[in-house]
Formats: sequence, structure tokens, C-alpha cells
Amino acid sequence: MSDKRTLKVAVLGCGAVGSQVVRLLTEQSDDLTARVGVPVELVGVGVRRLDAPRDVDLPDGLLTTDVAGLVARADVDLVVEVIGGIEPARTLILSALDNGASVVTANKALLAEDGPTLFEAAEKAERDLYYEAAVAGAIPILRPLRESLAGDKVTRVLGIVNGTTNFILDKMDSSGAGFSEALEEAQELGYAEADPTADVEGFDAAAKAAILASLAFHSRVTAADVYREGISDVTAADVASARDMGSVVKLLAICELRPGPNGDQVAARVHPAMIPRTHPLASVREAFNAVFVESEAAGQLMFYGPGAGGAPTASAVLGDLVTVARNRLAGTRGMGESAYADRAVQPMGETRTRYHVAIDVDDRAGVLAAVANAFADHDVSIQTVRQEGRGADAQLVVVSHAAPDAALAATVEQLRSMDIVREVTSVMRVEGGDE
Ligand SMILES: NC(=O)C1=CN([C@@H]2O[C@H](COP(=O)(O)OP(=O)(O)OC[C@H]3O[C@@H](n4cnc5c(N)ncnc54)[C@H](O)[C@@H]3O)[C@@H](O)[C@H]2O)C=CC1
Ligand SMILES: N[C@@H](CC=O)C(=O)O
Ligand code: NA
Repeated sequence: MSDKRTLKVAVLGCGAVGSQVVRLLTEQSDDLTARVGVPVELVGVGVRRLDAPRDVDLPDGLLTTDVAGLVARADVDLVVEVIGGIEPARTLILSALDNGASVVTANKALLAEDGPTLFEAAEKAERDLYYEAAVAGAIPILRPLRESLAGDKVTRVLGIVNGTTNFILDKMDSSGAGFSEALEEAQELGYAEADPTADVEGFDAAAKAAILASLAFHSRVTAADVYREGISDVTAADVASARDMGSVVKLLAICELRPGPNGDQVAARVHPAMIPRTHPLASVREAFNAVFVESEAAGQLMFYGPGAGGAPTASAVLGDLVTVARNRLAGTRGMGESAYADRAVQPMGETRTRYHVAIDVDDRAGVLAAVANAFADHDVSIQTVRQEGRGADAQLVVVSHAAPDAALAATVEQLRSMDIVREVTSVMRVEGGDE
């Protein structure tokens, strides 16, 4: 047990999350002292500009633009990094660890791009590196994967891990709005950034998928290993087509253990998918997040709550801070990275998925057989076929059984090249039902 009388904390960044971390640290100072065992003292807040407007009243003298100097202070025990992005966040975290501080971060982009460098530095320095806030904000999901489920075998993690895209898709479903209209509303309400690319194109969710897959399957998975498609091409017709099937479109982060030639592989992907309205993830509305975990012994678990926003994210940061502070006082460390399994990553083309394909066709003899043959040519089995309309308005809606994604993509290519197919109007993967 350490004989420290006070734990000194530096917060780097005072934006949406940082300002709420600072507020909670000061407002809940007495409770934090009781929970940790010694006073937790905020000794500095590193910012880019001293005169920027902030959502929190800071005690005098705490702000500094000398962020590197703050991290280098010998008396700082714990550094909270909530600047975001790759640099200078990476250098600051590495320098904090090197100086003997423990680190709490919410930086999913950095963890997904270069997590191993950070974990190795934490290991070398014998310090904690915690990051619960990086995935699904306030929802406790990384700790359950790392600790509560450490005795089980997780086989699948299926999540709605981006609030902005869930809000947009929910709007498109509930009001029939198009993508641009729904995005505009998300921006007006402050969910989406002025530049919403990271959210809308799935980069944010892919970073979170990499972190989830690494922890769930005890392997190193980076953002580059995650197949990614965003929602900017999802049309009102896709959403309506899902509704006709009793389904809803969601941007899903899917991490699975899949059989490979030399044992189980990790498959990690982010893309829009249709899921049945009866699936627990279908009821996740607006900007909420949820993560559905399947494991061998526990079965199915669902974690739900606010996945974004300053205060919810700060809640997760403070939870880590208390744990890391307690560890530090006890002279111990929590479990770091667990990458012993070292599983290979399965290429997307080999990953088994299911497709929903809506096709405008001429309603004449032989059309159905020709469409079915296109699927058969790629060894893809059809689960259901529905015909809507007649004559020039005929539409076939085909849902496949599971097949390698490359075979399904090739089937769609072939359909697009066929004379009897006027247009392939909707192509989307299907999740959450029988394979
Ligand atoms: N906002 C959210 O809902 C969530 C955010 N996160 C993560 O939390 C982190 C922070 O996000 P936000 O607070 O939303 O971002 P933000 O953009 O509101 O805040 C970042 C702050 O860092 C400051 N900053 C930038 N460079 C700096 C530097 N060199 N030195 C000192 N300060 C600097 C910026 O001026 C800004 O005030 C990011 O890693 C983000 O991915 C994680 C979960 C949810
Ligand atoms: N931009 C993210 C914020 C949290 O990570 C989201 O919309 O979910
Ligand atoms: Na979380």
C-alpha cells in the first residue's frame, strides 16, 4: 500500500468531455475522496487557448497551455487525456507513462490506430492505461469484457456504437426522411459535427469495433483490420424496404469468432444492416447506443445507454479514474491488454453474411428462374423471394442464406449486368435472424 496522502490529477483537453470531467472532479471531490481513500486533487488542466469559452468554472491558476510541461510534472499521479486525435495525444500519453503517471483516456481513434504502442509503454512503465469511455460512452462495456466475462468465451459482439448515425437512421425510419434531411436535424441538435465524416462514414464505429474485438477475443485488432461502410448511401428506399420485411436499418459494429483454416479467426466489420424489429438492438432509438454480447456460458447479454455527450462520457472517465487511483494506492495494476490468443483477422470477402436484394424486373416467364440462377452461379442459397407489383412495376425482393461476402457481392454484380434486370434498387446485409 502506498503512503501517498493525495492523488494528483492532470486533465488534458477541456472540450465537451474534458469540461465535464473537471466539473465532476471538483463537484464530487468529497465523494471521490471517500471512494478512493485519499483526496483526489486536480492540479492542472491543459488547454490550447486560455481565453476559449468553456462549459465549466475552473478554480484560478489551473489552466495552462504548457501541456507537455503539465505531463512532465513529477508530482502528477494520473493523467486524463481528452484532447482526441492521434497527435499530440499519443506523445502526451507516452510521456505521462514514461514519467510514472497512470493514464485514463477516451481516445478511441488513437487506441484503434496505435493501441499496441500505448499498451507496451504502460506495461514497461508498470502503470495503468484505462479507456472505458472510448467505446459506447457511459455504457460499461469494456470492463465487463475485460473482467466480468474473463472466465467465459465471447463469440460475438454486435453493437450500435455511434449515436449520430443511429439518430439519423432512426429519423429516416420514423419520419420517412432522406439521409441529408436527417443529417441536418442531427447537426441542428448538436449530435453530428459540422464535418460529420468520422461518424457518417463509419470511422468512429470502426475504431470502437477494433477495441471491442481486441478485448473480446484477446487479440490485437486495429482500425485497419475492420471492414467499414458508412450510412451516406442508405436511401429512403432501403429503409422502406426494411420496413416491408419487418426490419429496421442500423449501423452495426459486428465482431465475431469465425472458423478459419488454422483455428478461429476474428472477423470485424462495420456496415449498415437490416435487423428484425423483434431483435433487442432494433429498439435502440435516437442517439442511444447498445452492445449485444454472445458468449458460450452466459448466453446473450445486452448493455444499453447513452454512448455520447460530455457528461455521460465523463462518467466513464471518472469510473476509470477511481479504479486507477485505488490501484495506485494499493501499489497494484489492473489487467492491461490481453492479446495472448493472437488470432488472425478474417478478410471480409470470406466472412459469411446475408444479403437483402431488391430488383426491378420485367414480369415475364423465366425472370424468377434467371434471378435464382444468378445466385446459384455463386453458390448462394436463397432463403426467401417475394414479388411485389406486376408488369412493368414488378419488383423481386430476395433474401439469401449466409454465404461468403465476396460471393454475395459477385451475385449482385451479375444481377446488375442482366438484361431482364432493370435496376437493383436496394442491396443491404441482413443480421440478427436465422442464417
Ligand atoms: N464527445 C463525445 O460524445 C465523446 C468523445 N469521446 C472522445 O473524447 C475525446 C474528447 O472529445 P470531445 O471532448 O468531444 O472533443 P472536443 O473537441 O470537444 O474537445 C477537445 C478539446 O481539446 C482541446 N485541444 C486540442 N488540442 C489540444 C492540445 N494540443 N492541447 C490542449 N488541448 C487541446 C480542444 O481545444 C478542445 O477543447 C476524444 O478522444 C473523443 O473521441 C469519446 C466518447 C464520446
Ligand atoms: N461521435 C460519437 C461520439 C461518441 O463516441 C457518436 O456520435 O457516437
Ligand atoms: Na463505455
